[in-house]
Amino acid sequence: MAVFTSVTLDDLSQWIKQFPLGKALALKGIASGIENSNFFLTTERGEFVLTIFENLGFEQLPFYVQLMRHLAERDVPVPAPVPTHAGELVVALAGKPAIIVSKLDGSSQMDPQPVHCAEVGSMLARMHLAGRDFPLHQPNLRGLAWWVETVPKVLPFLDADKAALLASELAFQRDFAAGPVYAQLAQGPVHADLFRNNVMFVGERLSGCFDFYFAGWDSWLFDVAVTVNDWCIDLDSGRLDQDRVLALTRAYHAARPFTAAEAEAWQTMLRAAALRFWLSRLYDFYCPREAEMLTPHDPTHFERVLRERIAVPAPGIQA
Ligand SMILES: Nc1ncnc2c1ncn2[C@@H]1O[C@H](COP(=O)(O)OP(=O)(O)OP(=O)(O)O)[C@@H](O)[C@H]1O
Ligand SMILES: N[C@@H](CCO)C(=O)O
Repeated sequence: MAVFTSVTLDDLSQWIKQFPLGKALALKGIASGIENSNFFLTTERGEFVLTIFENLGFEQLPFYVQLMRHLAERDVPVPAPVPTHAGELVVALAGKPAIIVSKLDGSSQMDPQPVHCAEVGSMLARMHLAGRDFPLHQPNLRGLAWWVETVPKVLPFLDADKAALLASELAFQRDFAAGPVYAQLAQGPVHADLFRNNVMFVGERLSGCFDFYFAGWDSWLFDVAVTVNDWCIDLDSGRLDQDRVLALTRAYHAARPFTAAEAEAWQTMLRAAALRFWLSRLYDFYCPREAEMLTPHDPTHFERVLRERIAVPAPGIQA
């Protein structure tokens, strides 16, 4: 359970007055997530989610929170941040930045079928298009620059075989990112963490997606690759399921057609997306933070995914 910062209903009684939400009636820590402290918050005005940010500073938050607001205003189903009476979206709680957002209906679909993948692909394309006029700019903080900085920190913990794979994949991705195909990829604000546990469904209808705290500017294709690497795989082997890949990428393409450069970069982007999460999981595993309770994600899962993407070409995407 990710509650790094303890907060009680009593602690909120004064604090909540700055929001137009009435009294806080109930507060319950949420038993998932590894980055932030999350709570379901019931007030006189309804159900909300309170997030206390453990690793992001006040200066970084406007990008995420304004992006959620921007997308919500354009009918992308994401949690809408609740402003205070003074119009602030981010305020201090227990000395850390905190935010209240609307609670989404539904629950995660942890056994997705092609129909769910199509919903995700379509929503992701609409999210990318809706982000085109978003005025704030922040790089993907878990992008290439972070990989370059972080790989040396985890290499000493790895056996020779894993270390060689990590180092060679980083070199491969650096080369690709410096080349002409990468330069042609469309960029914009991307979610960058659109896993099964960050999307809600009511039946087969996607009701919303959340957890924008890894969002940043990156290629749209990277976002598609991150999403496919979670939604369209067999979790035991890391292998792609062709029907789900096609459902997701065709639905995306129908809303925002892929370009020739994207079709060419596809296999490499799937590897980049696997590398990104193998590396962050290695980092969280070997360099953990203090927490009340913490369930680290398994790094070897994304090592398997990366080896699979290197060994077996994915179903292609067409421009
Ligand atoms: N707006 C929302 N509406 C409904 N439930 C939500 C909302 N935001 C978060 N949740 C619930 O809280 C849980 C944890 O949230 P979230 O995934 O954002 O946490 P995190 O610590 O940032 O996680 P992660 O490990 O994915 O980075 C989610 O799995 C979901 O059940
Ligand atoms: N989705 C990430 C966790 C951070 O949100 C992972 O599975 O490693």
